[in-house]
Amino acid sequence: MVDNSMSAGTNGDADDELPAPYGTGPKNRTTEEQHRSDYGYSEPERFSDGWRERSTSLDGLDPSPSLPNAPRSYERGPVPQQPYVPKPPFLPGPPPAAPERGGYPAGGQQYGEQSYDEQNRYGESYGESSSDRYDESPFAPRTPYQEQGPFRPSQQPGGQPSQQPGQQTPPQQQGPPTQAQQNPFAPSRNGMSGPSQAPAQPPSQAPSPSQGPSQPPGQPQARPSGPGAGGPGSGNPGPGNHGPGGPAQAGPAQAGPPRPQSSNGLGPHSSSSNGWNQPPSQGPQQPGSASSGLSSNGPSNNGLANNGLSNNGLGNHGPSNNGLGNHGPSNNGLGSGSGSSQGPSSQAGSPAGGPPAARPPANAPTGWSSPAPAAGPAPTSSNGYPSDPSAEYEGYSPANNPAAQASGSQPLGARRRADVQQDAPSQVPSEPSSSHRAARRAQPTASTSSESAGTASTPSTPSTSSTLSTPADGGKRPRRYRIHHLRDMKARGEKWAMLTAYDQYTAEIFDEAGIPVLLVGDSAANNVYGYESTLRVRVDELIPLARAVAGAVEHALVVADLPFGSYQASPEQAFHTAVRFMKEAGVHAVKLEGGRTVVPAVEKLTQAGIPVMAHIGFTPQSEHSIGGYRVQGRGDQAAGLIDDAVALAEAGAFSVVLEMVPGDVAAEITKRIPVPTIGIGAGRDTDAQVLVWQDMAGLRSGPMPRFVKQYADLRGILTNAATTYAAEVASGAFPTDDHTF
Ligand SMILES: Nc1nc(=O)c2c([nH]1)NC[C@@H]1CN(c3ccc(C(=O)N[C@@H](CCC(=O)O)C(=O)O)cc3)CN21
Ligand SMILES: CC(C)C(=O)C(=O)O
Ligand SMILES: [Mg+2]
Repeated sequence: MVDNSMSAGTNGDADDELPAPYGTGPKNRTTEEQHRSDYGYSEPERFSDGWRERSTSLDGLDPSPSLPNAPRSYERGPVPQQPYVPKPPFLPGPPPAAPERGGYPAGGQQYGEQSYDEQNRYGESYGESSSDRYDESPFAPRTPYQEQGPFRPSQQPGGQPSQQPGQQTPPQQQGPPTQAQQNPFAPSRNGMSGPSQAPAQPPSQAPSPSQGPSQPPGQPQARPSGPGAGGPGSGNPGPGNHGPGGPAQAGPAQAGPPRPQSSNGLGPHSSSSNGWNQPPSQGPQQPGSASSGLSSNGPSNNGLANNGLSNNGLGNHGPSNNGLGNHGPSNNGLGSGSGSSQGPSSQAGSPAGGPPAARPPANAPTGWSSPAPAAGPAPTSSNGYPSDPSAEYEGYSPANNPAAQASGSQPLGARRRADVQQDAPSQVPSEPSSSHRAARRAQPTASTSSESAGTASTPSTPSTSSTLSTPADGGKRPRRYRIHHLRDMKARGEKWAMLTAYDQYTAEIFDEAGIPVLLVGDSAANNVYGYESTLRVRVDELIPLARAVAGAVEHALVVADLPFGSYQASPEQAFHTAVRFMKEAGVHAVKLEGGRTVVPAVEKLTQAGIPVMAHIGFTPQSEHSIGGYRVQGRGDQAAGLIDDAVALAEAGAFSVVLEMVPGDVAAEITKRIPVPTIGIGAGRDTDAQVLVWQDMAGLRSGPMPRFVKQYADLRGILTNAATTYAAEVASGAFPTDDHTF
């Protein structure tokens, strides 16, 4: 009953919900008790024993990464370390409760800041610890060190610069006006993608079996890790892994080995992927290439017209990808190659594939380097929430805060729609699921891609997949995924996939593809802003992204990561930050890292009606205290990790992310807690899987963590598109009369 989260017990079908009300209200949100009962740890006994025999008792150190010295056993007791004093629900923190008033402004402090002292301010002082270990920072700017973090840009040639963070959206140019008619971007395009079908395949399949194997030797093979990673990974195992993976990867996935549930796509997970990029360099070579066809191209290929869209990449990519030329379906990425393709693709990894030339190396993918600090420093306060406690922890806040503005005025979603409408030609054909959305998309996107594509006709990229493909959920998705749907899926043994999303279009695409949960991760730090570490991203930088994602989806449950320093100080600080994400961005839930130490915060949020996704195992925000990017929960740490998971579930977390946790430990946790476990490098037995989308789709270059599987080669596609476009402009092949008014 009450607990809306669990929503009325129904099964969640799409329509099981009531119209949504008027507002808000924490409608009887969950109460702790309920949670507990709901979660029904029916089998109490289970908890007792430790991981494989061991009992929960403490013996030693605390496995919890986030809690280095905490006592290892949870025993349901309050968490040590934080001075959290249980208080009546909804009351502000220990401190004087200020008037809550809707706004937090004044109250800023109220939320407990006080509680933290200066010392704590910056959250747990993870000490200096590793300061030095750069090597371990995957995102670090690639310096001379060879090592590249997994996420570092690879040096390889291939990498084109391609997208910088902001880029995605860029293209607006298209003449807005004109298009209208034909509406270039109109749905069709989307749909256009003729390739559609191909795409349809959700990732998983795509890869043809072959591939795996196929990978040519030289190829990058999966994970680059070895090498690159090295740096970071260093400690890690890195290397090893892949090996197999490489190959396996793709191919494998589908191929023969039935990985368990394909559904997640992950299935195969490990293996393969990784490596892809790495070798980008090779990319060029297109082994498999065939597919692509691109090659051909020269300018000619432009073919744009065709757009091929198709390509997703993987497989072909190389030139081919460009797709254009081929367009057709052929490539569709994955599929295309399907079989064969992959092989190539992988390598392809390298972007370019095709036109080598193009790829200038550069690449550093994204701005890894130092991103502008700025990134918009939105001043914290600005958000209108002056006193925002989180501000203190986040450091500066410069002045202007764009974000604030944005957020401020318009209601979520409103802005975008309005814009769209304006620009958007009325005619956008409707799409099945979201017409208005289609309209929106048509426009902008279109332009974007279209351009490259050249012809009006098809803009490839965009919608491709979406439209065509069958949603991962087979079309049965609920109108809106709620946390109870996730629990129901766990109960039914249905695995699901989560992806990160940081912008409108990807959010739309993933939503249409049937991804039930989208995470606006703090990984935006290295995947959007170009920081070398997730520690750098601020609340004011993440909120605008979260707003874009939340406003773009119709079905997905949108979760936002609470950035480092924005919740560790106290439950009140966590509450304040979470509320900002919900009010200013419209997300449906928040995620925070940590084990038992954050139990008080989880309880606080849950009691306030804010769904919380927990995250344990390797927690990037604790990178320095953990000592690098490494697997957590091995050996003696397993028991503590299990205790963390149990404690978090009991505190009300609606799901728990398990990052880089041994597969058997993740399987155990999955059995022990009633809420869904979402793995990333945690094996195939978790209830769900999550990947950073740029890793999954091959947008970024550089070594990848072992747990990544690449399902497309967007980097190669964009590289080819940009290269071809530039070549045509240079040669005069574009624009033609068709593009002239
Ligand atoms: N693009 C991207 N993908 C991610 O998965 C990701 C981000 N960014 N940013 C935030 C965190 C950081 N994550 C990371 C970063 C590096 C490794 C890594 O270096 N893994 C190595 C070593 C593993 C080990 O020590 O066993 C690997 O080979 O997997 C893993 C996860 C996961 N998250
Ligand atoms: C990797 C996922 C779980 C995450 O936390 C992020 O993307 O920030
Ligand atoms: Mg994160």
